[in-house]
Amino acid sequence: MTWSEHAWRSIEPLYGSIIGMPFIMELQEGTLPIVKFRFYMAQDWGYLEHFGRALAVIGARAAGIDDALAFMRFGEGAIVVENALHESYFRDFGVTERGVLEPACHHYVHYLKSTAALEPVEVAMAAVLPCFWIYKEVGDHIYTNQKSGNNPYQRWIDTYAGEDFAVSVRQAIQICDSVAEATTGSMRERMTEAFITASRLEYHFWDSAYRLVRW
Ligand SMILES: Cc1ncc(C[n+]2csc(CCO)c2C)c(N)n1
Repeated sequence: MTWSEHAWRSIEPLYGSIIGMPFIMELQEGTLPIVKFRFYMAQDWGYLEHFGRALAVIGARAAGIDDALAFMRFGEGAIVVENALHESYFRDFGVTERGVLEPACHHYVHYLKSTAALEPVEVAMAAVLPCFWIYKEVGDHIYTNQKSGNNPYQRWIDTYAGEDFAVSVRQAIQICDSVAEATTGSMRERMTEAFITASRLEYHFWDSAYRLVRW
């Protein structure tokens, strides 16, 4: 079994909880209250900048030049491409401010930044993988199961269910598998721990948006 298969198995129950969350189910049906989506978008805007910085640090620390380049490109993508989506959504939904990082987002970005800077680079790569992979699975899940043809959140869904995004996700998984294969069993365990922690933080990011949790 590859490291990524093992890692995904270890979060399967959590992934099941994610697709059952009211935030995700209502996003799928287009019934998610706009105030909750606005909160999510504003937090995600802040998240993306920090996430992009964490990816760039991982790129700088990667041993192979191809992996370094891939992570630098992911970092650029997080800031440029996703920001464009957010800015147009902000216009459409009338949100003018990004605001402060609320607890769930704050915790998640600082976990990623400290892991990117201070943990072995393999562990850092594993910590950012749920961000790619869970979004891909959730995007595909919503796309396949949605009923209404008139969903105000369709662009969000299409972004993560699309083939362009799938290419990045496959690449991120493949890099993690190759660094996992080249390292020790105990490092692979640390990678899995980081993968699980970041997956939990993805859950809390949506959960806090649904409950509008502020400081
Ligand atoms: C909390 C949170 N987690 C993951 C993503 C998805 N995402 C953000 S950047 C990126 C990769 C580079 O484009 C991906 C997959 C998100 N938007 N917000």
